[in-house]
Amino acid sequence: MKLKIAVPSKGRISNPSIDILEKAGLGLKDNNNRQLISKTHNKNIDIMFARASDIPEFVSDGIVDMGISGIDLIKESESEVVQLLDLKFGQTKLVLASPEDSEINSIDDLTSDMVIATEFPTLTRKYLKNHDLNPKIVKLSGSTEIAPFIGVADLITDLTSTGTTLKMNHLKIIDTILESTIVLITNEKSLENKKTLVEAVNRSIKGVIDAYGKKLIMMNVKSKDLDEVRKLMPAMDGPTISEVLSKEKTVAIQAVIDEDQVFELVNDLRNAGAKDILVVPIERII
Ligand SMILES: Nc1ncnc2c1ncn2[C@@H]1O[C@H](COP(=O)(O)OP(=O)(O)OP(=O)(O)O)[C@@H](O)[C@H]1O
Ligand SMILES: O=P(O)(O)OC[C@H]1O[C@H](OP(=O)(O)OP(=O)(O)O)[C@H](O)[C@@H]1O
Ligand SMILES: [Mg+2]
Repeated sequence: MKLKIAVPSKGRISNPSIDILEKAGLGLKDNNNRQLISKTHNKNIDIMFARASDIPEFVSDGIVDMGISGIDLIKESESEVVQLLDLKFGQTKLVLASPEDSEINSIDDLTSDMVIATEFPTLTRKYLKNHDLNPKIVKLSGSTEIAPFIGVADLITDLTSTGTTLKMNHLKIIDTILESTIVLITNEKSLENKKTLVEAVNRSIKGVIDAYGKKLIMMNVKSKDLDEVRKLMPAMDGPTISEVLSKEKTVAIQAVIDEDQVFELVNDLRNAGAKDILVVPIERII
């Protein structure tokens, strides 16, 4: 039985999604121009390209078994999906914002005769309903930030990550409605009927995420310097120590370390007598 994974065809999350799949051993095969359906390096797994906003529904309807999309798009479409894994990119939040010079500074300043522009009408309506508000909502499909200045709306809800777009458009954040990130999803049926494959994909992709920010460090150390070198090694995994066939008693050490420790550690290790130090990227940790 084949497994289909839906992957965003364009937009900001398309390339990072394909990149993760490649690192997980599920790179595209025989597909240079991104046909709608592509084979992968595993003969039982195909990729289907679709818009990020359509993927939650494709997964919940069982058109595909798994997919990559944002929590914002899943919640907005009210799709019934099973979230497997946070893919640790596309971090953003959906916020309520008003013009910098307006007197609307908190949710308490909102009234039901105000107009709100958004790409996320469902999430926005739900949020407002929780605050006993029922303003008019205008659905836009992009560039929402301009709405207050062209007279389309009093306020907006939109995604923000760096805050640059809000600032450029002289808008201030009033409240956060939702925090979002990109996730790997599946549906109950595929989880049941294609359990082994779904779990294998999940595990492989988790391995890629777990390897983020990690490096493999390898070095040779004369036995006389071993104690000194060992003291410097972080306590996390290992280190693995094996014997090197050489005239003077020498061992090879390898360990997984955090990327931000590399610079300092390499210098300290050299001073402690380590030689032939290699720092190697890690694709997956399973
Ligand atoms: N500024 C942002 N920073 C981080 N993630 C974002 C940002 N804007 C949107 N996202 C996330 O990216 C996903 C949207 O994917 P989409 O395919 O719509 O990308 P896009 O680049 O916005 O494309 P489009 O040009 O169609 O708007 C959503 O899940 C959303 O949460
Ligand atoms: O806080 P920032 O880092 O400035 O990012 C926020 C912007 O990013 C998204 O827009 P996108 O680039 O997807 O364009 P769109 O509005 O046309 O979807 C979002 O809709 C904001 O406009
Ligand atoms: Mg967008």
